[in-house]
Amino acid sequence: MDDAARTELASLRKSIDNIDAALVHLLAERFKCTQSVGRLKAATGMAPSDPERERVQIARLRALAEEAELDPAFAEKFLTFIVAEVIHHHEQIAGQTPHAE
Ligand SMILES: C=C(O[C@@H]1C=C(C(=O)O)C=C[C@H]1O)C(=O)O
Repeated sequence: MDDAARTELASLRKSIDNIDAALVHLLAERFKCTQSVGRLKAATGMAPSDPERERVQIARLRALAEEAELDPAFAEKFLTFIVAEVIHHHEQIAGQTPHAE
């Protein structure tokens, strides 16, 4: 690898590191919100998952991905992965919370 390529690789990796840091911060904020949703659902006796909400989110994210030239199938897979973790958290919260009814 020549010097120019080495410099370009280092610069691209710096941007990748910044983007990865932003993703971690965004995910942390998202999980703070979903934890609050989980507590609200558990306290009011709502089900941990909401398939209709997920359907709307997937359709929206797929459209946004297409606009942004990101593979929509990847966007859906990514959201589905995150939502599965959120639902798992909600089930745990529900198991520890007495229902308000
Ligand atoms: C956060 C919620 O709970 C679940 C998790 C979702 C998410 O992570 O976006 C969406 C729907 C629900 O299955 C919600 O109902 O809004």
